[in-house]
Amino acid sequence: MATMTEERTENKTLIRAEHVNVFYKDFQALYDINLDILQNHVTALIGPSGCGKSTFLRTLNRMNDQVPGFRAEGNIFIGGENIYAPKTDVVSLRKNVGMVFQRPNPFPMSIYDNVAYGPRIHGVKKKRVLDDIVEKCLRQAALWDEVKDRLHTSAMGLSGGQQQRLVLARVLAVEPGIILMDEPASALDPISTAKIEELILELKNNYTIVIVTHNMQQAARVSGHTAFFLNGRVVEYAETNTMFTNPKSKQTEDYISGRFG
Ligand SMILES: Nc1ncnc2c1ncn2[C@@H]1O[C@H](COP(=O)(O)OP(=O)(O)OP(=O)(O)O)[C@@H](O)[C@H]1O
Repeated sequence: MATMTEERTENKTLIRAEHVNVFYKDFQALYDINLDILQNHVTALIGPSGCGKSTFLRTLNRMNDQVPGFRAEGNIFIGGENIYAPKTDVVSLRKNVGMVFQRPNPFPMSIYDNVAYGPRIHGVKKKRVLDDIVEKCLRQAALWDEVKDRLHTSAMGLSGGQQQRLVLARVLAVEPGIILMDEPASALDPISTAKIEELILELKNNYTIVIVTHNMQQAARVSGHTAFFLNGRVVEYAETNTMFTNPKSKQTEDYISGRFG
């Protein structure tokens, strides 16, 4: 499983989806998805509502396992390990593959405790060590200066944009190699959105990021590669610049130029 300590290698595949089909009971949500996602890279998933972007994202840390009727076929390899193999430890998978959702979901506890939550679960007890983790992660999430004087107040008192950065700090605190983001800025104002985008660009030096977005400009600003999903299939997967300037498929062109979706 990939960790932050692995050497950075340009254009190395970290996540490989092979012939992935996903079903919710009788409904097939994904058809034969084959994607290689690069390490230390931002990959955007775009496409109209209901085309399967979130479903695919959630297969990458098995978030859909608990959904009644969910079934996945095919293989997803992360760092060479098949995450759907019976021996996979789902808890350690989710530690390595963190997730940020559309709506900020801080826990109803202090700012400090939100960030310390994961490390505590994984056995870190010493206050000094926790203090260091909390500061480091809040700094990485560009939130430290705004909250350093009120670490022990409720996270629920933060603005939406601050809450989303806190959630990111909470994810970073367990040292994932991969961060999945499902429309992380769509509930935020433009300034908070810009902060999240800046963070994504900084974080890609040390993390592999997969982001679902409805915002074409956002995909263009933050991602190196983009996959265009339509009706449960990947229609096109290419370098973002290439896809946005010279899409191969007419369907991609229609979508990115706003003709549908
Ligand atoms: N828990 C579920 N049970 C049954 N069907 C589901 C479930 N989750 C998603 N689906 C269906 O799977 C298809 C893909 O949904 P998904 O949420 O992955 O699409 P999406 O591209 O992320 O959409 P959006 O952009 O609106 O979030 C849709 O038809 C949706 O109705």
